[in-house]
Amino acid sequence: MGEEASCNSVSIMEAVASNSSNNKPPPQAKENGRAAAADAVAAADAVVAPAPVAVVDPRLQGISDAIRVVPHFPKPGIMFNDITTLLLRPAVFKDAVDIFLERYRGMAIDAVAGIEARGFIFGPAIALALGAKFIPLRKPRKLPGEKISEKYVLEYGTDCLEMHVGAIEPGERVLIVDDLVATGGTLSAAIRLLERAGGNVVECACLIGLPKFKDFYKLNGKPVYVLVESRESDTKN
Ligand SMILES: O=P(O)(O)OC[C@H]1O[C@H](OP(=O)(O)OP(=O)(O)O)[C@H](O)[C@@H]1O
Ligand SMILES: Nc1ncnc2[nH]cnc12
Repeated sequence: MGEEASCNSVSIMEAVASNSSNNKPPPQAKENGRAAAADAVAAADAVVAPAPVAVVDPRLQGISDAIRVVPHFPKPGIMFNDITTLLLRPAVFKDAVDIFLERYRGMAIDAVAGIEARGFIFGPAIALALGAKFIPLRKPRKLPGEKISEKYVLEYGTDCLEMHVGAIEPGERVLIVDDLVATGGTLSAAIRLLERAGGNVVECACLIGLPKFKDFYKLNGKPVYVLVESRESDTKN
C-alpha cells in the first residue's frame, strides 16, 4: 500500500453514511409508479449537491507513519499494528489525542470508556481534556467489585470484557476508545456492556482500522471514528 493511501481524510463511517443516505431515491418510489419523479429529484440532487471535497489533515500521515507493522505477531498471518512506536514520538501522540479532542469537544461527553489494554493509553488523556470520567473496560478477573461481563470473538481467539456496576449512570453520554478496530468484536462487546448499564454510546473512536473490515464500521448501530487505515507492510520502523 502506498503511504498516501494509508490515511483517511475523514472517518470511514462518515463516508459510508454519506454513500447510503440522500443520494438515491428510496426504492419504494419506483415500485409505486413515481419512478420518473424520483429520477428527476435524483438528477436535481446530482446537479446542486456539492462535490465531496477530501480535506486531508496532514497530521494523519504522521500518525500512520509512526505505527509499526509487525508481520506474523502474535501468530502467523497477523500483521500486527504496533502503536508503541507512535508513543515514542510525543508530538505525534499529541496529534492523535488532539484530533479526537477536536471532534468530541462540544459533544457533551460524560464518560470515556477505554478498552484494556491499549484503550487505556489514549482514553484517559481524552477524558481529562474533556472533563469526563474515565471507565476502564477490563479483561476478566481484574476488577475487584461487582461487575458485568460480555464475551466476544477476536481475529486471533476469544476474550471477555468486564465493567464495574455503577461506573455509568443511566443516560450518560459515553465515548468508547481503543487503539484499533479489526473485526469489531471488542468494540461490540464494549457497546453491549455500556448499553446494558444504561449508558448512551455516542461513538467509538480508534486510531487504526483494518481496511478489510471497513464496510463494517457501524457497530450495533453506533458510528466508529477511525483516524488511519492500518498499513499491511512496514518500511519505516
Ligand atoms: O476489532 P477486534 O477484532 O475485536 O480487535 C481489536 C482489539 O484487539 C486488540 O486488543 P487485544 O485483544 O489484542 O488485547 P490487548 O490490547 O490486551 O493486547 C486491540 O487493541 C483491540 O482491543
Ligand atoms: N492486526 C492487529 N494489530 C494490532 N492489534 C490487533 N488486534 C486485532 N488485530 C490486530
